[in-house]
Amino acid sequence: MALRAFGNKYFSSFALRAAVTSKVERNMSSSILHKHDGNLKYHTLNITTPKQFVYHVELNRPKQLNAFNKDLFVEIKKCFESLSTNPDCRVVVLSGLGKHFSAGLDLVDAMKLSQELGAVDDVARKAALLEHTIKLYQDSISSLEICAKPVITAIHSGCIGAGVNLITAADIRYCSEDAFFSIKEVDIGLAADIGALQRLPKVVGNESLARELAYTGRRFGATEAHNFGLVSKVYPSKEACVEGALELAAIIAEKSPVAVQATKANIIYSKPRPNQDGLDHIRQTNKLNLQSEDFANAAVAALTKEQPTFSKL
Ligand SMILES: CC/C=C\C=C\CC(=O)SCCNC(=O)CCNC(=O)[C@H](O)C(C)(C)COP(=O)(O)OP(=O)(O)OC[C@H]1O[C@@H](n2cnc3c(N)ncnc32)[C@H](O)[C@@H]1OP(=O)(O)O
Repeated sequence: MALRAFGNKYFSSFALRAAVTSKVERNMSSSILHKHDGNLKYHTLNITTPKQFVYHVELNRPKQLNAFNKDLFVEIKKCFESLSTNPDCRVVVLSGLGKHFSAGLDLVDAMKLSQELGAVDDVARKAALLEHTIKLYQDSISSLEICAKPVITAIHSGCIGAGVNLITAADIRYCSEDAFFSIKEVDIGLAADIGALQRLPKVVGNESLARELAYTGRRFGATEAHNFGLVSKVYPSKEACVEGALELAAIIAEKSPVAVQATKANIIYSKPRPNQDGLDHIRQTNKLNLQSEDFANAAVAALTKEQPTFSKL
């Protein structure tokens, strides 16, 4: 009781009221700032907003089994860079339209690249073209990790090659019972080069298994993926999986965006570093964020058992 009275008194200070009053104005200006997002057009992605602050991005090349051509790589990067700063987006769900989540690299498109290379005589210029292309594809996959908002993937049926690279850059992975996975690069004479070799061992915490899967391209199913921690939940169908992902997204979207984004940034920063570096990083972040209206709003809501609401970020 005493704590609650203290909380109410402390957090209903002038500073808090001023912060909350200015909330409406900031919401207006941030949506004006991001009007340009509506102008972005995608043809390899389908983007909807099924719940407040939740964006649903679907790989949209169903006839090509959502295979990754250059356009898909380019649009994924553009989309996640845009969502990262879009204040109407707090969480992203990523799934695939059609029969499979993704068949990996579009082998027809890859042939076109081979033809382009064939037209260049000089080895240094061929290398420059490949350097540019691989970097673009790497940056596309990394855009999920760099995105300030959590990304939840809902995977069904085939998730092959580039598809595995993509999902390991996401925050959370759910799949349906029919899902199957393969780090297939070795079967097309390639070392995986867009993130799976870097991220998969860390995601699953099992170097031996990650190496086995990367050296063999062995196909594995939903149960095995769940058992070794690649996915955290398995659903009976694709529909249930996407719905589960959207429900989770809605729960996260109700939280303080300041808190959620700082959490993602700190988890990513801390992963390759000693604990003390991660603690130093979050201390720098929270010495700002503890002064945010979100902390005050959430603390008052916790004390009064009300549902807090937060302004856009
Ligand atoms: C710089 C490099 C950057 C990234 C590199 C990434 C590397 C990779 O992604 S490696 C993996 C490449 N992908 C594959 O090897 C997938 C091969 N395909 C399959 O294993 C299967 O097709 C399947 C995805 C499991 C789907 O099986 P199913 O449902 O039985 O369909 P299919 O009859 O096999 O295929 C239907 C149709 O689609 C064509 N197709 C399949 N995969 C691809 C692909 N990756 N690219 C282009 N086209 C693909 C397949 O040939 C069939 O075509 P038809 O004309 O209907 O015969």
